[in-house]
Order: sequence, then C-alpha cells, then structure tokens
Amino acid sequence: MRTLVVDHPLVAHKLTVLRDKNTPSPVFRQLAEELVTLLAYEATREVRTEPVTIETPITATVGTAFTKPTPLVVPILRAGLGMLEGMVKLVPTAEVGFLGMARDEETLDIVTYAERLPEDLTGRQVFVLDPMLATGGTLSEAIKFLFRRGASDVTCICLLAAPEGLARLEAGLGDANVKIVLASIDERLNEKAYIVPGLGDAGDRLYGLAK
Ligand SMILES: O=P(O)(O)OC[C@H]1O[C@H](OP(=O)(O)OP(=O)(O)O)[C@H](O)[C@@H]1O
Ligand SMILES: O=c1cc[nH]c(=O)[nH]1
Ligand SMILES: [Mg+2]
Repeated sequence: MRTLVVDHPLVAHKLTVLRDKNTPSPVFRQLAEELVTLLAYEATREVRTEPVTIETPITATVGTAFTKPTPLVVPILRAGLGMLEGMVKLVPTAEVGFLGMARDEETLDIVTYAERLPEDLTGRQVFVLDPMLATGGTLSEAIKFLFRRGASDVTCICLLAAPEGLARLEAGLGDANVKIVLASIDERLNEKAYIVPGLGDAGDRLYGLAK
C-alpha cells in the first residue's frame, strides 16, 4: 500500500476552511468538490487510458492519438457523494459505481447497505472516494469488496486520515496494489473514533442531517 499526502497551499487553505465548524454545508460542499479535484490530479498520475485517434482542424489525415481515461469511480455513500462531482468533472470519461456503507457508532462495525457496481471488475482500475479514513473499517471493507469482484488496482482519495486507520489498512493490505491519496494525516482518533482535529462527521457536515 502506498500513501501520498498532497502538500499544496491551495489544498491546505481549503482544508482549513472545511474544518471550521462555522463553515455552513453549502460552502462545505463547494470546498469538498474543489479539494477532490486537486487531489484527483495527483491521484490520477497513473490512470490507465485507451488510445483514441482524432483529426485536428490542421491535419488532413487521422492519426493524432490521445488517450481516454477509463477508470471506475466509486463514492462511498453518504459522504463520498460530496466528492463525486469534483472527480467526474476532472475525469468525465470515468464510469461510476456506488457503495453505501455506514459505521455503527457503538460497535464501529461497518454495514454495507447499498451497492451498484458491475458484477465483474476483473482488471479494473478503481478510484474510491471517501473524505474520512478514521479506523479504516469502511475503506478496508470497501477495498475487500472490490478485490472480491476482481478489481486489481484501487486508489482511495480521502481528505483526512488518522494514523490508526492508515496502520490498520497497511496491516491488512500488505503489498496489495492500493494507493491512498490524502490532503492531511491528522493527529489521532478520539474515544468516539472521530478524527482529531478532523472536521466532524463528514456526512452531517455535507448534508446537514444526523445519519
Ligand atoms: O474509517 P472509519 O472508522 O470506517 O470511519 C470513516 C467513515 O465514517 C463516516 O461514514 P459514516 O459511517 O458516518 O456514514 P456517512 O458517510 O453516511 O456519514 C465517513 O464518511 C467514512 O465513511
Ligand atoms: O472524524 C470522523 C470519523 C469518522 N467519520 C467521520 O465522518 N468523521
Ligand atoms: Mg461514510
């Protein structure tokens, strides 16, 4: 597993405003969209592409080849949805699947309550979107789900991670082809397994409702 923390003044500034408890949901949603675009630029450095040839207004003959990215993007509902728009704006040729996963706040167990993914992901390159990597339970379940379906290359784009969650994923994944791209590795988890300093509950911040 590889981890990349994107170190950039624009990312740092937007993340600071996102953390501010006084930032209302509409601004929070806008910033999440902008941040995922900045992170996705780095996260897609190795995106697989298909050759496409075109005719330019200048060339009389076809033959200028450019390449079309064809990843599968999987936002983890609810909070992952806040990252979908920014990702598909940057990669309009991506295919999108969905996983609905919720963490039981008592047991921290992960419940998968929705899934809309191709049955066979053999050889697919998948980009998972979830703003928070806390205990790592959600992403661990999501990655296992995707590998079970045959995916071979998974990149997770998250905003914040706790060191504990990264360690858990590292322990469980070993040398699997998984990359985590982040805006920040925060200090720790608190007794409720929330990221400190963090930004609160991402789903609630995005959508205003308690889940
Ligand atoms: O690393 P973990 O300990 O699994 O915690 C991270 C998960 O917790 C939050 O989801 P939540 O279960 O609150 O659902 P929501 O996205 O609908 O708010 C967040 O959106 C992550 O998916
Ligand atoms: O800090 C956290 C931890 C888990 N899920 C969140 O949304 N925020
Ligand atoms: Mg979630």
